[in-house]
Amino acid sequence: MTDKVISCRELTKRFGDFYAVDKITFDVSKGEIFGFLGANGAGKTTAMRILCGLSFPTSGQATVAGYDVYTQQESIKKNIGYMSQKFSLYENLTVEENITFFGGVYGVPAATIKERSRQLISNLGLTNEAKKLVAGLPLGWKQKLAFSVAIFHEPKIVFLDEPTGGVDPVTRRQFWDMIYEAAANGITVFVTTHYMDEAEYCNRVTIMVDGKVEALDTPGNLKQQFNASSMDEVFYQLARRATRSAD
Ligand SMILES: Nc1ncnc2c1ncn2[C@@H]1O[C@H](COP(=O)(O)OP(=O)(O)OP(=O)(O)O)[C@@H](O)[C@H]1O
Repeated sequence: MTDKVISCRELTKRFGDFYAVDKITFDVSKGEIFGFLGANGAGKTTAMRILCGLSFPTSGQATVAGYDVYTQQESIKKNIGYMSQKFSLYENLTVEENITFFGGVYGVPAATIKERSRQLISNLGLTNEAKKLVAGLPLGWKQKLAFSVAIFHEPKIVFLDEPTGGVDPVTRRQFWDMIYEAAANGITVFVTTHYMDEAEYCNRVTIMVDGKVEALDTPGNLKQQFNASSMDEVFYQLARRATRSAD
């Protein structure tokens, strides 16, 4: 039996009479790379916030790392990592200071931070930049560092909200090598993206339309199901049915 690390049943979030997330149901297995796609306003961020223990659902059930999203939000937060395009690192701290700060926030002991921080900086090829402000790093390097920081405390799951926005396909591919490595080490990856090359890299992909899960399968099966040659085509076929967009 597979080890389910995220489990949702009819999970719903309503704002007034508007269903931002409408009865979504799925499971994610340990070490899986699970892509979460949808047009702007489809409900991805709202669902992700619930799964990260940052917001309560209106109805339905979900557990993350075995903890309940209604009653065990603090335990969820301790067992996950999170990286978003909008907020990830402090630009006015150095590379080293960011690692030390976030390691501390996530409860990693100081001695471990010191040891692993040196190793990480060397693995990332940032030894010469260790004492430089993050603000001066190219975007692709900031993203790699932000991802490394998000998994520094070895969480069970890492949530990535459009982690590679604004960089070219080659830099995205390098970022995905890091995702594969984390998944191979047993970390489950839950990722939202607007890039269809990235959708192809996921083990399974969910496509949300107007708050609902409209498709969920491997990229290969989805292409077959929709008689499409690329995930771009699959996405287009589904997303054009959407009636709402972001405000
Ligand atoms: N606090 C809120 N109050 C009212 N409506 C909200 C609230 N938060 C989100 N929404 C609405 O819920 C819908 C889903 O938003 P959400 O941000 O989850 O979509 P998304 O799929 O993440 O889109 P994007 O790709 O643009 O980030 C949107 O129509 C949004 O306006």
